[in-house]
Amino acid sequence: MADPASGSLWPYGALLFLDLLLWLTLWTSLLCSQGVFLMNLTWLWVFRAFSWVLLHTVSSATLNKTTHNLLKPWVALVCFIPPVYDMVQTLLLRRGCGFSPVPVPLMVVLSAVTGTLIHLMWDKAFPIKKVKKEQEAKVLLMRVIRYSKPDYLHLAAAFFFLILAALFESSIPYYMGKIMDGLSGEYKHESFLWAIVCLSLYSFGSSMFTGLRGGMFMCSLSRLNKRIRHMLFQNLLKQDIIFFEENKPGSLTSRLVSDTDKMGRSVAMNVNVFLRSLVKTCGMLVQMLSLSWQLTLLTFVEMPLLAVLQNYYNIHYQKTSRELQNCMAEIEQLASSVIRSVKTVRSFRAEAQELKKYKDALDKKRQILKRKGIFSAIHLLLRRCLTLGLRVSMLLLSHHLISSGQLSTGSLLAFVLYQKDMSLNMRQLVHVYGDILNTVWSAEKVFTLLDRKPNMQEAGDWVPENLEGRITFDNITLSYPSRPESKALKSVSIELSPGKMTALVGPSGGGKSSCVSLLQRFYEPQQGKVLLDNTPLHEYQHQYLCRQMAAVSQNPVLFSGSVKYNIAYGLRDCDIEQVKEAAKKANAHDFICRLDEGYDTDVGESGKRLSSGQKQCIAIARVLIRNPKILILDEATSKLDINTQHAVQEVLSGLKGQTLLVVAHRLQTIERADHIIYMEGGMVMEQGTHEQLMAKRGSYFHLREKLFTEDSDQG
Ligand SMILES: Nc1ncnc2c1ncn2[C@@H]1O[C@H](COP(=O)(O)OP(=O)(O)OP(=O)(O)O)[C@@H](O)[C@H]1O
Repeated sequence: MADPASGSLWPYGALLFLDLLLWLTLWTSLLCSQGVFLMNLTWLWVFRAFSWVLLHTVSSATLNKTTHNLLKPWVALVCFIPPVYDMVQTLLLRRGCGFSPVPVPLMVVLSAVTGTLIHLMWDKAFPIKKVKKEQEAKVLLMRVIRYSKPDYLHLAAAFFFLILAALFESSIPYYMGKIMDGLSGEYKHESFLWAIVCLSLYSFGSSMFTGLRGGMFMCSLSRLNKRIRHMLFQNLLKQDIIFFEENKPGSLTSRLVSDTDKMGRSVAMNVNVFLRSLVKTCGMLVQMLSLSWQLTLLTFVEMPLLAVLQNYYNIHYQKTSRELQNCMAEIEQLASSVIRSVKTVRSFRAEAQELKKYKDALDKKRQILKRKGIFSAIHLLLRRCLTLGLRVSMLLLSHHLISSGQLSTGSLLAFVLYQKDMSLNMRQLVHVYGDILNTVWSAEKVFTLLDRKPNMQEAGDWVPENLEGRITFDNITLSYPSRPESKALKSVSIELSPGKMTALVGPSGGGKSSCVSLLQRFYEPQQGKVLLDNTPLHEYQHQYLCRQMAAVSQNPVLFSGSVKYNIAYGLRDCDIEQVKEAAKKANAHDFICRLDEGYDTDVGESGKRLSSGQKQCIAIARVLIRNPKILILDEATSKLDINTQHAVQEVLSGLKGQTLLVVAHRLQTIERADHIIYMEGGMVMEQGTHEQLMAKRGSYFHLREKLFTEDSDQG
């Protein structure tokens, strides 16, 4: 079967023909039963549901998947307009008509025409090209809706109020028409009063339900936002360090704040407006049809024509806007580059040349603006002419209907009010549908982040009772993901003995910090293993490892809060005495006492109110209070004066049973280390005690000599 997307309409025709056969069968059986069997609303629903299943099955069996998907909403429209129409008529006007007890042929044709027109208009507003993108957006939207599952009660209440509000609202013009009739025709006090009472009640009900609907939607929106942000932040915290290196903090926080917000809005706000407009449109359509089907048909001729016109205009508008943006960027860039390099321009006497370039760019912009203006004027003119033409036809038709007694003046007023609202609603429907699909793309960004699994091997659950603290780097090779071609560590094999102080030294870029990063499991080596007491690091439970191993870096991060809070960071039961003891060991107690509020002094954001050395002391106290089995100091005392460094080193080297790894540039601070490893170019060049390495007169000796000469020169 041909594809409507390619312009052929015959799948529509074939399915309509099949539907007509179904109606004919119904008419025949009603005729044959001679009034014994008559339809009511329930039977009409059953009949149309059966028709829908049949048409749907035939469509899916005979048409290709794209065409079938394209026709699905149309089939549903054609099948369900009749029972919906009759149901709303019964609810609003307390009388069923059109399709039951005996379906009127004209109504059947009209429902098929209306369904097809709505579908075609929809198709025009959202061309086939977008279908694939739309499908993906719909999948995303469904996922957002699934995340709203815990708010189903709130949402159900919101939808209930929404339907009530929309139905009440769509009844208001009807009663305004009734009031008008009461005023213009023969005055009937009772019916006039009744119309006023109904109008007031419907207005009051509509305002009340609108408020309730809005409140419920806002409530479910804030609950969804909270849930998504919590899940997202939880997953963010699980990610590996490479992820944070690849993604800028700004883009991650924007995901967390604005994208989650937009995503929530796509459901709560837009779906709210979309459904409200949809329900109102259906309600008003029924009212309009009951007032005058002829005028309704004329109204619906206008809409697809306007949609086609708008579509052409939008395509051109977007193209011109893009051109204009590029041109403006060019003008801006031209001016700023000349202003920035005005000395060069002047020295080459190029002012006239630059002025001409600027003038040409301005001319180009003027041309684009002129084109845009003309196009917009033509569009406006055509739109106005079209609307005017149809308005005139409508007035002529109204005159005919009123003079032939088929329509009252009040009904005409009600119809005009409906019509005005209807076009606004239709525009809103199209706009909001587009907006839902646009905002739902922010959900894609959020979901990508939510679904991301860290690239690191998952931590195991090994929690040994006793930990000796022996660390072995077994033939480690490491390349950073951002620079896979260069090796930061090349077949490194070293051992850190428990209860001993090991120092890593060597020139910049030698690979010292890379060893520390591997110990902290920030990265995974491509080759080899890091073992703790002969068990690979990743087999240990994450929390256990964090308790047993602590590190202080060159630029430690402090959090906004008191000194005490920062030292006891992450510990639950920790009293001030323990905090003070750790601060004393880290040589921080004296300066903390000199602060305005002592241990309660706020260190400011990222510890900005403290000097770099003070921050290092607090960071050292923060790890000492934990009494970890393995302590890593990566240039952790580099910002301290030499006396403080020695004092801290004294304390650290006195720690019993602790594996201590020190990374240092200043070789004086590590002379007392039990074992010194000299690294260069990602390889271990030498290792031994200070005396052994000095006696060897190799790289360590030369580096020490060099640094010593530099220090004396500076002195
Ligand atoms: N995050 C990273 N991404 C890519 N390459 C990195 C990264 N960190 C370090 N490197 C590279 O790995 C090599 C070893 O760096 P590392 O920081 O381990 O050296 P280092 O001996 O600690 O140097 P320094 O004494 O200057 O701190 C260097 O060539 C460096 O450029």
